[in-house]
Amino acid sequence: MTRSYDLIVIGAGMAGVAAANKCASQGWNVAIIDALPYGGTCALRGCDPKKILRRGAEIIDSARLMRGKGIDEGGLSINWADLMKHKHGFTDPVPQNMEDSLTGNGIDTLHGVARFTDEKSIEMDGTRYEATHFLIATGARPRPLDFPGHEHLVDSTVFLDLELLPPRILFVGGGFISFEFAHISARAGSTPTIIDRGARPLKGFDPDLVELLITRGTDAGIELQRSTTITGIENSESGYQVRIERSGQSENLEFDLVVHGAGRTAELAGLDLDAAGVAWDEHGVRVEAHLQSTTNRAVYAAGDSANTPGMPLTPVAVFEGKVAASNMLKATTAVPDYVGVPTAVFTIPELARVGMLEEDAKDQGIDVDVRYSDTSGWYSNYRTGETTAAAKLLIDRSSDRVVGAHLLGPEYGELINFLALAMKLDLTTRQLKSMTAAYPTVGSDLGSML
Ligand SMILES: Cc1cc2nc3c(=O)[nH]c(=O)nc-3n(C[C@H](O)[C@H](O)[C@H](O)COP(=O)(O)OP(=O)(O)OC[C@H]3O[C@@H](n4cnc5c(N)ncnc54)[C@H](O)[C@@H]3O)c2cc1C
Ligand SMILES: NC(=O)c1ccc[n+]([C@@H]2O[C@H](COP(=O)([O-])OP(=O)(O)OC[C@H]3O[C@@H](n4cnc5c(N)ncnc54)[C@H](O)[C@@H]3O)[C@@H](O)[C@H]2O)c1
Repeated sequence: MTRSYDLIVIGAGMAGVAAANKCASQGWNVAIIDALPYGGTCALRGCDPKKILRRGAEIIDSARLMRGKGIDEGGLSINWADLMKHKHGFTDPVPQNMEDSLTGNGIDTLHGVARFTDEKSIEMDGTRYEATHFLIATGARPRPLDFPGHEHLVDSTVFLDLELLPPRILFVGGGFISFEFAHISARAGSTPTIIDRGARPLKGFDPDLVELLITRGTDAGIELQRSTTITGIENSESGYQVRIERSGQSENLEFDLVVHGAGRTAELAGLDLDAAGVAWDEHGVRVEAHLQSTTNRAVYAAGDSANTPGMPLTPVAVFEGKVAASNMLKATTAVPDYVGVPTAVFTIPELARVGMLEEDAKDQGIDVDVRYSDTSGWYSNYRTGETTAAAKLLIDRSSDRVVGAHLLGPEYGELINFLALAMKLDLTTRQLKSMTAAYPTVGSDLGSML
């Protein structure tokens, strides 16, 4: 039996669902497939559950910052099992709600692993499906590691579902996942260690602010080892024995849990893209700027599984999914606009960025005015007792426009959105400063940062 559609979307995460809904709303006959319960990484195994767990950590940290300032935090602690229940209260209903919403929009929701059989058809559980268009929106998975004992690592999905948080946790890799999880674990009573092979963790963020964050993390009980190579992991009765090498010296460390935070790669295994003549590499499906496969005109890709200039982030997956849908519907070649996409690492406090790093602006020959403020003593941070906060804004002197903004501080993951908007709308700092913010809010600090 063969079933035919205008569009088959593979992957019911952010990118896939955005595209499926848009095409169905224009009258297309659409099917969407997922191998796992509907919802994708962000809602079920990423952004949303992570930030629910972080809420517990924020409360502990906020109380500690107010020690001796009117808050007696003695006895305050995270009950991990209850916090997990709180997380499940959000995540558990997602798959059914999402599927109901898709079917309500007239979309066929299918379950299983999709595999291409030729340029315009796939096979799933013995049924053949053909379509005039396909969207590959299959997301990403942890990058395979090759040191002996790598199989002992658990991934971010397992960490976000732990029934108990063990005392000694190693996070392999010094990126988003390790920093965010280490900041949660430290406030939940564990002793986290992050090992990064490079000298500069969180490489995509401003190095001066990253160093401040690392010091703040050390004070919270997080150990960071840089320029360190893991040469092997073994399981023993007392825990995981991790062999490391740094500056030619070897050492053995012992942990109760070892977590993968060493990068992610496009999830394309099992799709048999070669059967469909779809070119791909570890960064994803090779696409033109308008998200159509470079080698199979029936296929588009969006989100983490597409090799695009966009970062592997939820908002990027959503707008790429919409742009791909629009191009499929209208046979156009519109290109996603990646200007002014902000990103935040949800450590405590959070680290945020939009636009260029200082080094990139200088490499590009832009005459930048670097406006750096240590905001730790400012009213907003005094109020909460936060000791570590700073802003670095990069302004193009010739145009008076923000070309990069880097923030570290409580609620700065919200503040970065103003700067992202300024970049998107091409506002001058003069225009931005003309905004009146409610007072006292973190937003009202922006004028002084500028
Ligand atoms: C721990 C963690 C925390 C994160 N936190 C943030 C954050 O705070 N903010 C942010 O912006 N981003 C965050 N991200 C990144 C964000 O989650 C992703 O960029 C986003 O979810 C990508 O969406 P997507 O639609 O491309 O893929 P996904 O949401 O991953 O969806 C892909 C879907 O495809 C399915 N699939 C794969 N292969 C097949 C197949 N062959 N057949 C059928 N189905 C298949 C999968 O089961 C999956 O459901 C985080 C990621 C992780 C791992
Ligand atoms: N807040 C957010 O938006 C958020 C949160 C989590 C994840 N994400 C997304 O998920 C992606 C993956 O996150 P991630 O933290 O796994 O990767 P990452 O790319 O942020 O960081 C990986 C780090 O691991 C290091 N590394 C790689 N191999 C190593 C090894 N063998 N030993 C030691 N260190 C090693 C790298 O040098 C790098 O510093 C991110 O790029 C991000 O786009 C976003």
